[in-house]
Amino acid sequence: MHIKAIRGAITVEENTRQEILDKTKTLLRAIIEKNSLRREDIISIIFTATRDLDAVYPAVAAREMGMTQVPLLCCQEMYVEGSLEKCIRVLIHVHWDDDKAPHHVYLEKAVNLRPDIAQT
Ligand SMILES: O=C(O)C(=O)C[C@]1(C(=O)O)C=C[C@@H](O)C=C1
Repeated sequence: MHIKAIRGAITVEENTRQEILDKTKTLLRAIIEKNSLRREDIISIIFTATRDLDAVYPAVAAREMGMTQVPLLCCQEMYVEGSLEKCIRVLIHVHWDDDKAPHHVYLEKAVNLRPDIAQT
Protein backbone atom coordinates (compact mmCIF):
# COMPACT_ATOMS: atom_id res chain seq x y z
CA MET A 1 0.00 0.00 0.00
CA HIS A 2 1.43 3.35 -1.10
CA ILE A 3 0.42 6.90 -0.42
CA LYS A 4 -0.27 9.16 -3.41
CA ALA A 5 -1.12 12.84 -3.71
CA ILE A 6 -3.89 13.84 -6.10
CA ARG A 7 -4.43 17.39 -7.32
CA GLY A 8 -7.54 19.09 -8.55
CA ALA A 9 -8.99 22.53 -9.17
CA ILE A 10 -12.25 24.13 -10.24
CA THR A 11 -13.54 27.65 -10.67
CA VAL A 12 -16.78 29.26 -9.57
CA GLU A 13 -18.67 32.10 -11.22
CA GLU A 14 -19.87 33.79 -8.04
CA ASN A 15 -18.56 34.07 -4.49
CA THR A 16 -21.64 32.46 -2.96
CA ARG A 17 -21.90 29.79 -0.29
CA GLN A 18 -24.06 27.64 -2.55
CA GLU A 19 -21.80 27.74 -5.58
CA ILE A 20 -18.60 27.19 -3.59
CA LEU A 21 -20.15 24.13 -1.93
CA ASP A 22 -21.61 22.80 -5.19
CA LYS A 23 -18.38 23.22 -7.18
CA THR A 24 -16.25 21.76 -4.40
CA LYS A 25 -18.50 18.69 -4.33
CA THR A 26 -18.34 18.41 -8.13
CA LEU A 27 -14.55 18.44 -7.94
CA LEU A 28 -14.31 15.96 -5.08
CA ARG A 29 -16.81 13.58 -6.74
CA ALA A 30 -14.86 13.70 -10.01
CA ILE A 31 -11.58 12.93 -8.25
CA ILE A 32 -13.18 10.09 -6.27
CA GLU A 33 -14.79 8.62 -9.40
CA LYS A 34 -11.81 8.92 -11.76
CA ASN A 35 -9.47 7.39 -9.22
CA SER A 36 -11.97 4.76 -7.99
CA LEU A 37 -11.36 5.92 -4.43
CA ARG A 38 -13.09 4.32 -1.50
CA ARG A 39 -13.95 6.60 1.39
CA GLU A 40 -11.40 4.82 3.60
CA ASP A 41 -8.61 5.53 1.06
CA ILE A 42 -8.74 9.28 1.74
CA ILE A 43 -6.14 10.34 4.29
CA SER A 44 -6.53 14.12 4.28
CA ILE A 45 -7.59 17.02 2.08
CA ILE A 46 -6.05 20.47 1.83
CA PHE A 47 -8.16 23.10 0.07
CA THR A 48 -7.06 26.48 -1.13
CA ALA A 49 -9.31 29.25 -2.33
CA THR A 50 -8.28 32.42 -4.07
CA ARG A 51 -8.65 35.59 -2.02
CA ASP A 52 -11.86 36.57 -3.84
CA LEU A 53 -13.71 33.57 -2.31
CA ASP A 54 -14.78 34.00 1.30
CA ALA A 55 -18.45 32.97 1.49
CA VAL A 56 -17.78 29.53 3.03
CA TYR A 57 -14.95 27.10 3.72
CA PRO A 58 -14.70 24.42 0.99
CA ALA A 59 -14.12 21.88 3.78
CA VAL A 60 -17.82 22.21 4.61
CA ALA A 61 -18.59 20.55 1.26
CA ALA A 62 -16.45 17.54 2.14
CA ARG A 63 -18.17 17.22 5.50
CA GLU A 64 -21.58 17.46 3.85
CA MET A 65 -20.47 14.54 1.63
CA GLY A 66 -19.88 12.49 4.77
CA MET A 67 -16.14 12.96 5.24
CA THR A 68 -16.51 13.76 8.90
CA GLN A 69 -13.44 11.78 9.99
CA VAL A 70 -11.04 13.02 7.29
CA PRO A 71 -8.65 15.78 8.43
CA LEU A 72 -9.45 18.87 6.35
CA LEU A 73 -7.69 22.21 6.07
CA CYS A 74 -8.56 25.36 4.13
CA CYS A 75 -5.91 27.93 3.23
CA GLN A 76 -5.84 31.01 1.09
CA GLU A 77 -4.02 30.51 -2.20
CA MET A 78 -1.19 33.02 -2.49
CA TYR A 79 -2.11 35.92 -4.70
CA VAL A 80 -0.15 36.32 -7.90
CA GLU A 81 -1.04 39.19 -10.19
CA GLY A 82 -2.92 38.03 -13.26
CA SER A 83 -3.61 34.55 -11.90
CA LEU A 84 -6.89 32.68 -12.32
CA GLU A 85 -9.71 34.16 -10.23
CA LYS A 86 -12.35 32.41 -8.10
CA CYS A 87 -10.49 29.13 -8.01
CA ILE A 88 -10.72 26.29 -5.50
CA ARG A 89 -7.79 23.89 -5.42
CA VAL A 90 -7.40 20.58 -3.61
CA LEU A 91 -4.50 18.37 -2.64
CA ILE A 92 -5.70 14.96 -1.49
CA HIS A 93 -3.48 12.32 0.05
CA VAL A 94 -4.79 8.81 -0.43
CA HIS A 95 -3.86 5.20 0.19
CA TRP A 96 -3.06 3.68 -3.19
CA ASP A 97 -2.56 0.02 -3.73
CA ASP A 98 -0.98 -0.23 -7.18
CA ASP A 99 1.48 1.53 -9.44
CA LYS A 100 -1.06 3.30 -11.69
CA ALA A 101 -0.66 7.04 -12.05
CA PRO A 102 -3.35 9.02 -10.25
CA HIS A 103 -5.81 11.11 -12.25
CA HIS A 104 -5.49 14.81 -11.46
CA VAL A 105 -8.70 16.66 -12.23
CA TYR A 106 -8.93 20.26 -13.42
CA LEU A 107 -12.43 21.49 -14.27
CA GLU A 108 -14.09 24.60 -15.69
CA LYS A 109 -11.65 27.49 -16.19
CA ALA A 110 -9.04 25.65 -14.12
CA VAL A 111 -8.56 23.22 -17.00
CA ASN A 112 -5.83 25.49 -18.34
CA LEU A 113 -3.77 25.53 -15.15
CA ARG A 114 -1.96 22.23 -15.71
CA PRO A 115 -2.83 20.89 -19.17
CA ASP A 116 0.20 18.62 -18.83
CA ILE A 117 -1.44 16.60 -16.06
CA ALA A 118 -5.16 17.47 -16.26
CA GLN A 119 -7.49 14.60 -17.16
CA THR A 120 -11.09 15.74 -17.27
O1 LIG B 1 -2.00 23.27 -10.21
C1 LIG B 1 -2.50 24.38 -10.01
O2 LIG B 1 -3.61 24.51 -9.45
C2 LIG B 1 -1.79 25.58 -10.41
O3 LIG B 1 -2.32 26.68 -10.39
C3 LIG B 1 -0.36 25.43 -10.81
C4 LIG B 1 0.59 25.66 -9.65
C5 LIG B 1 1.99 25.42 -10.21
O4 LIG B 1 2.56 26.35 -10.78
O5 LIG B 1 2.46 24.28 -10.16
C6 LIG B 1 0.45 27.03 -9.13
C7 LIG B 1 -0.14 27.35 -7.97
C8 LIG B 1 -0.77 26.36 -7.12
O6 LIG B 1 -0.59 26.64 -5.76
C9 LIG B 1 -0.33 25.00 -7.44
C10 LIG B 1 0.32 24.68 -8.58
